[in-house]
Amino acid sequence: MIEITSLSKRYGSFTAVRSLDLVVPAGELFGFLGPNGAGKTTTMRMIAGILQPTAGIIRIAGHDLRDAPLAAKRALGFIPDRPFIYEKLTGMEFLRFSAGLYGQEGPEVDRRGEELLALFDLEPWRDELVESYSHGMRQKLIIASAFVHRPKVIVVDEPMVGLDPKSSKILKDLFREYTRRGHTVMMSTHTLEVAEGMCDRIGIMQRGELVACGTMHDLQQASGNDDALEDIFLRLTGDGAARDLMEVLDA
Ligand SMILES: Nc1ncnc2c1ncn2[C@@H]1O[C@H](COP(=O)(O)OP(=O)(O)OP(=O)(O)O)[C@@H](O)[C@H]1O
Repeated sequence: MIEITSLSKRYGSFTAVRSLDLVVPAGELFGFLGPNGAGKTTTMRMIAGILQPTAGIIRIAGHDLRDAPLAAKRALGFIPDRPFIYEKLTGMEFLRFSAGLYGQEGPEVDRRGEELLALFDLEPWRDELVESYSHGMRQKLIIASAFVHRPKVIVVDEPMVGLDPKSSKILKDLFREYTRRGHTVMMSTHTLEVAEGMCDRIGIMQRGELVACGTMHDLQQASGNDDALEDIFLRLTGDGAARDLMEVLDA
């Protein structure tokens, strides 16, 4: 479970996230949407504990990130949009390293590492240096590394980018199975079909605020008709771009 209360982030005089309240319960796959610059990554980096909030409270699996940062971070797997990865480790070494950051090591970690590498078809590459991996293979290794310490909560920024269709299907199934077991996934995406097809609830950020939040059915009811998510999203976040473009072209 993720509990966010009155969370704000200012960069100088600019407010990137404004007094955000949000609860993502155990067992839920939550889709976090919003146009470029809406504040999604800023929010997720604060949840992951790598960016200090200006104000507000974040609890992960019941642990307050400020008062009990180690317990909160231990409960969390974070998959950033631009991950750092050690080039000079092999795939398996990177997974062992990631588990080690959470104080885990030994045969159990190796067994889970092997399972995760197999799941993403990386087994033949387990002993190859990461520097020889393709973009998609790195992405898959990063995803595997977020699961290796068995977190209760996964926060993932744009997970599908760069994955081939088979790998994105595996990832979708993994998230579904993971939430079915009572864990929590918060996932940002620009792919509205992914959000509509996969997520239990969807939140839409706009200029640092949550302008809509609920099931697809809730969002449709709030919008007053059976619109697709794309129509709801564009209405909430401003759909004047095409009109503006026509004006530019006419000019
Ligand atoms: N370090 C920083 N210093 C100043 N402003 C920042 C910083 N990081 C982000 N911002 C600003 O905060 C706002 C929110 O950015 P953020 O990266 O959270 O958006 P996002 O919703 O993840 O966007 P995208 O979909 O493009 O990834 C943007 O206006 C961005 O320019």
